[in-house]
Amino acid sequence: MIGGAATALGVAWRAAPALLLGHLAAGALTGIVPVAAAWFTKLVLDRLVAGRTDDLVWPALALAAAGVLTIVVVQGSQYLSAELERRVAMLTRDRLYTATGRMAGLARLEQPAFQDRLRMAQLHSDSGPRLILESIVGGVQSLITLLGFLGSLATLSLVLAAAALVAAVPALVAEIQLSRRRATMLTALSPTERRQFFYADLMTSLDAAKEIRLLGLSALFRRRMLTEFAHVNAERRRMDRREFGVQGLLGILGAAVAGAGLVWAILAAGRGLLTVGDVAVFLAAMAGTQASITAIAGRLGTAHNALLLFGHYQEVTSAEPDLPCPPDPAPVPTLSDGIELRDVWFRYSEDHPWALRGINLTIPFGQSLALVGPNGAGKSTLVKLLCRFYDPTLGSVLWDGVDLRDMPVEQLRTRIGAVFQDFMSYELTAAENIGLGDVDGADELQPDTAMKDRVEDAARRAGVHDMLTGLPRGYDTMLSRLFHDEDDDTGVLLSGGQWQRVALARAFLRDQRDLLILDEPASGLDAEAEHEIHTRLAAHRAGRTSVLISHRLGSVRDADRIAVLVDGRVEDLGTHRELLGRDATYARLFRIQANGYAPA
Ligand SMILES: Nc1ncnc2c1ncn2[C@@H]1O[C@H](COP(=O)(O)OP(=O)(O)OP(=O)(O)O)[C@@H](O)[C@H]1O
Repeated sequence: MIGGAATALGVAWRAAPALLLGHLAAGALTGIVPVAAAWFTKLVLDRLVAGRTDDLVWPALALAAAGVLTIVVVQGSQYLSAELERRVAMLTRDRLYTATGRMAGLARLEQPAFQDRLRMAQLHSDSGPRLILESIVGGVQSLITLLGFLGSLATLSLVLAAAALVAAVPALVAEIQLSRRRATMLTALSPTERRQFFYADLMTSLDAAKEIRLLGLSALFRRRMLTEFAHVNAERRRMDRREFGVQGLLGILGAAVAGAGLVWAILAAGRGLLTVGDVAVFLAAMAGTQASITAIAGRLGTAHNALLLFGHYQEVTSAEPDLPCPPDPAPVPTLSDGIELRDVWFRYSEDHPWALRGINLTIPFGQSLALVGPNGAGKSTLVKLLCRFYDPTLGSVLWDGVDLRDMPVEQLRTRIGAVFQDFMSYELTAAENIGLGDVDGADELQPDTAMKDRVEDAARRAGVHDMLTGLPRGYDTMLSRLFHDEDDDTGVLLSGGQWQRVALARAFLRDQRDLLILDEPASGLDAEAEHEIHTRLAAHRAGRTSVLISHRLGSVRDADRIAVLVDGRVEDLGTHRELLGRDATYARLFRIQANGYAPA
């Protein structure tokens, strides 16, 4: 808890130290002014009643100045708070997304519990520090007011000052309990809220629009979303009712103490024990004490709740790397021997079945390996291990004899070019969609001529250059209709096959890499285009180390070696000719496909 508050203060200090100090000072000043105003009011009233009209000027002026000061400080404080919030949000977001960028593997991102934590971290990365800071500043302010008014009350009646203080204890305890329950509730509701957002997104998603309309799924998903929403609402309602009951009771207790004090003060003034000014101070002090105590309890509750939720952000940003790396990793050597999978076993988690079962396979330098086999055989899993998106559960993947686990993963990835089965279509321009294939670290895409030439060359090789130059703005056309520019041009949508060529061009941009991975690179292309692309790819792969996955066996026949994966094992390995001669899975699949093209 204290660590969380220290982190939030630390972030604010890093983001804007002067603003933080200014904000704290403004809070303290705002806390003093009401107490000072009450005492100036007492002076004015007592002197008026005593007929000391000559001594009225400076207390009256001080009273007026206190009013002006309050306005100035409150306004200034609001500005400081807003600016501080903006700067803190910039820093916390930067840290959060730097931390997610550090997660080099995929396993953690696939864990539902981590997704929930990430969602909470995203939701509360801005609001967490803001609420904690507001609570600290507001708490300091209320505490100063409280101490001032308690001191004032004590000068008039020690018993009442003590009663006001004791009446505050249940409020403080209750607020902390309530905030703990609220934070626990929000965390428990996170999976439900995630499902609710999932259904809501689905109903407005462009990708899902066709199926949802054709299959008439809108009503079903709306109902499911509302069911989740109703569950969230019911939990929140239960919490609100509990808060309403507890806070109502505590309010009544506070009002009873204040009422008793009021009766005492009026009776005491009637007996001449208090002056009119004393009564004014007493009334202000009683109201101020109550208000400050309520404010402190509320702030404590808010801070406690915000700290619990901010804990998710802290956990995400301070998480250990998901792929361990030795302290002094060996640099990734330029591939010269090849890559070897040595008795690799892999499952996605302990609850999942084995996806790879004892794979022994080498990809010699400069050779092409094709992976074929039925759906779910483990082909994509194998290439994900080559990119070190996961570490093998048992066994190892060796790059020129060095275990991938002993190398800096970012360096390894710069040596690999890939087109994945589920490649990305970025809502960016055509040039950017291809240029992303070779971005140097955190640099912006280079808009220079050399890069432009490379992008066009890659597009030419992927057979998409003519199509892209024919777009309304050529390579600068947005490949999206979700964003529009100043001229209200909404961009264009490409077909599936055209997107696949753009993805290929993106991979070609980094074709000087040591290893080229092509996972179903032409599955969305028409027959002619597929043939053309595979011919280009075959030429491109010649003499390079590459791994190609394809269900079209005609396109892998040129590979130096073909591995047939079945149920996570290498069932067979050889050239096209060798495998055909063995009359096993490969030959059977090849015949089925060939028969499909044979004249009737
Ligand atoms: N991220 C994941 N989490 C859990 N299981 C997974 C994940 N990805 C794949 N699997 C499982 O691992 C097994 C192998 O899947 P993989 O995608 O490697 O098969 P594949 O041979 O590439 O199949 P396809 O030809 O259909 O692309 C399958 O049983 C699949 O359900």
